Amino acid sequence: MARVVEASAVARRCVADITAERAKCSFPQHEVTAVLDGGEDKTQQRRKIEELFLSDPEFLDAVRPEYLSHEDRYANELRKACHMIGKFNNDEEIQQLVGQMEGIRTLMGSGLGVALTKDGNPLALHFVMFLPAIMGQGTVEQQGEWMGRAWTGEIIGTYAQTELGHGTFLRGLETTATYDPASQEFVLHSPTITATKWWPGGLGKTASHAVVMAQLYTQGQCHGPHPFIVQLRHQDTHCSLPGESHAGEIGPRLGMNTNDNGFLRFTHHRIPRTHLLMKHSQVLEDGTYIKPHNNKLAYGTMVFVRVAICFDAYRQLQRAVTIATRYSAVRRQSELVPGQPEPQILEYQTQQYKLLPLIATVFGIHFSARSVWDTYNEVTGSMQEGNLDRLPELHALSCGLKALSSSDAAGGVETCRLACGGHGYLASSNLPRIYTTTTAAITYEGENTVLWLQVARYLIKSYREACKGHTLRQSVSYLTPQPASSSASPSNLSNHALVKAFRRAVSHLVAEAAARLQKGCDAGMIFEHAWNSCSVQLARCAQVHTRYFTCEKFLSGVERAEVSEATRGVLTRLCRLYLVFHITNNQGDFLRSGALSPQDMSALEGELAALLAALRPDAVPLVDAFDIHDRILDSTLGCWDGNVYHRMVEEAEKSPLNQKDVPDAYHKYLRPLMKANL
Ligand SMILES: CCCCCCCC/C=C\CCCCCCCCCCCCCC(=O)SCCNC(=O)CCNC(=O)[C@H](O)C(C)(C)COP(=O)(O)OP(=O)(O)OC[C@H]1O[C@@H](n2cnc3c(N)ncnc32)[C@H](O)[C@@H]1OP(=O)(O)O
Ligand SMILES: Cc1cc2nc3c(=O)[nH]c(=O)nc-3n(C[C@H](O)[C@H](O)[C@H](O)COP(=O)(O)OP(=O)(O)OC[C@H]3O[C@@H](n4cnc5c(N)ncnc54)[C@H](O)[C@@H]3O)c2cc1C
Repeated sequence: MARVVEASAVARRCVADITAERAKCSFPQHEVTAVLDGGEDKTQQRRKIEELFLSDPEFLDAVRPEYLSHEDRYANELRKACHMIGKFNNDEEIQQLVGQMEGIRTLMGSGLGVALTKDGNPLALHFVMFLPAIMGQGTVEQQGEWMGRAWTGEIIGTYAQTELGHGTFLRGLETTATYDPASQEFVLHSPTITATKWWPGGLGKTASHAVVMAQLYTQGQCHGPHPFIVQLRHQDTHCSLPGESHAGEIGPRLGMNTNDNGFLRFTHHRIPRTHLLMKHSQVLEDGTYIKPHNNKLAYGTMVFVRVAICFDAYRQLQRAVTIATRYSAVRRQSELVPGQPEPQILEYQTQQYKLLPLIATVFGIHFSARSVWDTYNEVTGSMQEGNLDRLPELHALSCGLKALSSSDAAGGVETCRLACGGHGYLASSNLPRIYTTTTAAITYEGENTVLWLQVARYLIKSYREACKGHTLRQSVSYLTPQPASSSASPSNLSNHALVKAFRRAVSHLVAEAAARLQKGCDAGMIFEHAWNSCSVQLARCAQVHTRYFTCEKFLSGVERAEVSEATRGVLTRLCRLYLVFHITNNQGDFLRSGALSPQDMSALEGELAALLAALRPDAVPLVDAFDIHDRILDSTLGCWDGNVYHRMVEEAEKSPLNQKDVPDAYHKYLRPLMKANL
């Protein structure tokens, strides 16, 4: 009895701590929620959808996925993913709320979708890549043939590009698709073991079809990687098609273990000519090849997914920082002043330094991902009318923001885990799963270093254009030839001045890299070797340029937001923290270019401390404004009510090992050892 009283006293204290945090809120939270959702009506709509799904008992898990076998985990997540589609297809209210076609994809990729299927959704690739590939790469007739069946789930697809031997280097793919005019078929073949497709999500056991990227051969000539629709499994039995193609699952991964990532080999597998997705390039019946306007159009699906990944990174970081911030308000540890009660760990400045910049990062990714999404729609819209001028800019923007948001989010989630001390290492905190999911995005859809170098390529090209006096595209228009170094101008440290300092720092970095590159070439190196010899510096240029982009979008997003002065106040403080945090962390870039002086840096470091203190009271209210349902957080440490310790103990009691006092393994293994010498 005494223990129960003591336990509920602890619960009361935790609840009181978090309640007191909420009383400190300096802004109307619903306004911040609406900014993030895109309007108050969208907030209401999202909440309604969440209610409709979360109240459905089919989405409950009988036990934590960690306790299930590999096969049972897959089956459980597949069950929920299929139920999600079934519910969408059969419920008009949900369809109206989510929005017909785009809806199910957005639903699958939303915080809700990600939370319902916990460790990877076996149908994710179907919605995120297979359908967009048909839409973006197929002719109207091809869309007519496959889209309807794919939307309803009659066929399930994946995107099979990466091979055992090549992921990054697309031109190095080995799978061949050779046109046979006699039968009007393509023959797909994996000539070596390294040509085996390896990694595609859902390919293991779920997908009946795939968009396969293969080297197109016709009339004896290779035309590079092209997308083909390939049926992998029998429509009725779901068995692999005998002999010609062989698919399977690649085994356990660091995370996302219910995505059934798979392998696939072809042995002279025949498909009709019309299964080449022919929107951009065609093969006629006689084998004549019609070239696309731009041979990178075949890579279009990846551009879309890179933008989508930014939104996923934003959501994963939101979840992690909500968990860590709420926990930091409830957790008390050590003594700030000897003899005084243990403070909430959120009182420690170092803890604030871990968490508050991450809360700001959520907004930074949000505003910049929205901007890139708008650019994506504008550019793809004008591409429909044959204008491909802005494709390189879109490619650079999407590569840069995918790399920045995935690395910020993965690093941020790990910081949140560390911020929760030992308890952050528990599966029940949900931080390990959020981490393994988020860190995967650094690798997939273009490994980040490789993407940074794509951005650098665009920056150097643009810089060279600027040196010739040409006008540049908007996102790089600030790149101008720089004086070697000049002293900083008298300090104006307003937000706009800091964004301008970023521009100057990047211009300087790019100018230096371009000069070093040129020096290598002048010394007789071929361009590619000179490039490789500067590539650490080039990747750095890309990172700082993309950071500048997020700073600029964050600031303009806050200035444009239709909110009260109180909300603008807190958002402006967050934006300021984001700017000051990244500048003080990368002082060399600003000092070297003369964009800021050492005195400016001291002033900004002082301001950083003041910003942490000013934002500290709003920490819990800000993460509350992310408005993430407890079921979506799925964390013993991050629940709304702050009742952390009870939940942890309750979860531990559920461990299968705790269902018997003495486990069978004791009798089998431990007892013989312990009694061996008796
Ligand atoms: C308001 C809010 C609404 C938001 C709604 C959003 C929708 C959200 C919906 C759902 C959200 C769900 C989110 C869930 C996400 C997570 C789910 C899990 C998904 C997991 C998916 C993983 C899938 C994969 O990994 S698929 C495989 C991906 N593979 C790669 O990315 C390979 C990387 N390699 C490459 O891209 C290329 O090889 C390269 C770029 C490295 C080089 O290519 P190359 O060698 O062929 O190039 P070249 O050297 O010949 O030429 C370079 C030249 O080409 C230009 N280029 C290259 N690529 C492109 C391109 N894509 N587009 C345009 N131009 C391109 C390049 O710039 C060079 O140009 P130059 O002019 O400089 O020569
Ligand atoms: C969870 C997950 C899901 C995936 N899902 C899919 C899917 O659905 N469909 C699909 O087709 N693929 C998928 N992939 C594969 C993924 O797209 C590739 O792994 C990714 O593109 C990286 O390619 P790689 O594995 O060949 O790495 P590598 O290119 O071998 O990279 C290894 C190292 O070499 C470096 N490197 C390589 N090339 C260069 C270069 N040019 N310059 C400088 N450094 C370089 C990289 O930076 C990296 O450090 C998935 C991967 C993962 C992890």
